[in-house]
Amino acid sequence: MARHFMDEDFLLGSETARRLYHDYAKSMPIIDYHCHLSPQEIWENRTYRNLAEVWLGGDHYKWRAMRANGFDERYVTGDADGYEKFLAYARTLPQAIGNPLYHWSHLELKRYFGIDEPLDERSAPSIWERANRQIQNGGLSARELITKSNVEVICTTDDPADSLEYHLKLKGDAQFRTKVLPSFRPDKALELNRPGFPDYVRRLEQAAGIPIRTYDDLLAALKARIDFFHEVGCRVSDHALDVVVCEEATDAEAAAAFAEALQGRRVSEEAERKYKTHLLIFLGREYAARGWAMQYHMNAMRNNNTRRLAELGPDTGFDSIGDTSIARPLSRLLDSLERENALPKTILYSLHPGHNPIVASMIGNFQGGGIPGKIQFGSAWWFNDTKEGMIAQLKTLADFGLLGRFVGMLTDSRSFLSYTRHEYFRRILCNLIGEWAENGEVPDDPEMLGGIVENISYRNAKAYFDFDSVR
Ligand SMILES: O=C(O)[C@@H](O)[C@H](O)[C@H](O)C(=O)CO
Repeated sequence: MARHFMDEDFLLGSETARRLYHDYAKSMPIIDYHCHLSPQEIWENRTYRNLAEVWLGGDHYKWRAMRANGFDERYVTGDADGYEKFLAYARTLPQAIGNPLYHWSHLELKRYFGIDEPLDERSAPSIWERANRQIQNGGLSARELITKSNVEVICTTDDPADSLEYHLKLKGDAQFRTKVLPSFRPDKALELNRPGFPDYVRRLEQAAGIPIRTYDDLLAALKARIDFFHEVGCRVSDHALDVVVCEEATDAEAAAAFAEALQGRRVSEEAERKYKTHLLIFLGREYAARGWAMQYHMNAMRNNNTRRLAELGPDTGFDSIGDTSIARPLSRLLDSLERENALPKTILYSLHPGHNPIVASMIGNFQGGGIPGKIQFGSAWWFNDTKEGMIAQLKTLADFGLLGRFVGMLTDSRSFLSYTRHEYFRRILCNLIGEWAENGEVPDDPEMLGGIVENISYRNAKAYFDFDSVR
């Protein structure tokens, strides 16, 4: 007989799995060490007029699905009203069975609105009315959603030139117990051939209060911003290495490339590789010196639809998986820092699922420093953040390394409702380990297995990122 749709034992196929989830994983707080939430919206405690605003306002995963279902852009990011957009999504969701959106969306309706029935065109009017009544009655502001989700730490994604104004305001707000910390994401300082690079340098110069005329000035400005971010509570950096490069460079070669780019001139591909390598090594050293973790997000192929990029800008659902090779340049890049004993704690993600064995085997080359799980194979990212993608990442990590030392899940989201992704991950994790126990592949030892589940859900991240050192 079919199970009830997404009941309390959803995804938990054995008694061991159910015990591991309900008795160990479920109650663990959330440490969301990579996301794209707005610190301003958290500070201002944003409220919403309706379900469309909180659900469809910035979620390019849902936008892609609606486009694939044939809806015109006005119903996605355009000027259709909230209900029209919600109805478009309600008509799309049934077509998305098997896609994580189907489970995420229904988990969000369950956990935040107490709505259990499947969303489709038939149930849309009633769900719209019930959810909005709750939104209007209060209790679902940005901070209330975070608190309701038992989130202990949020790491937003921030540019070195950002003022961190709202992180500073939140730092002083003793009423709000969740730590909202910046992450240092210097992509714009690395992408010297991107349009607008000289203007960006001017922005960075203003933020750092250091005139930037030379490459050395740039390094001084970035160092000053790293110090500032650290004071505000930053303990993790993040890089989008859409193409991983490593080409040894002298100081003079990096400086020459920077000088050219500062004048608005494109530099050669070789000069770009050298500049990026030199700067990434500088940054890695600075992160290591401060005990930060460093994240490399590799192989995204962004902004494929240039017409839509011109209309809507980046991060609007027109990215996909890249297939550039990473093994050799990544090995050389990490080794460049390791040679100086300056490799920081590092989390590696590749968007290409075929790279799972490469990443999971790579991390074993650079472990050490007395830090358990110093180098991590990051949680299944973006297009891999699916049930099968998460299982593949967990299994490959277990095949090649220490699953028990994994720092676990992150939302990587722009929506305050996305904390149910941690529940989704924890259910999948408990089901996998439960399956191993049921098959006799691991001892049916609730204390041991439960401890591993709690560690992956929370305790490993708490120890790894050391956010407790932030006051
Ligand atoms: O950090 C990234 O580069 C990606 O996570 C990117 O922001 C993407 O839009 C995303 O949010 C995937 O979940």
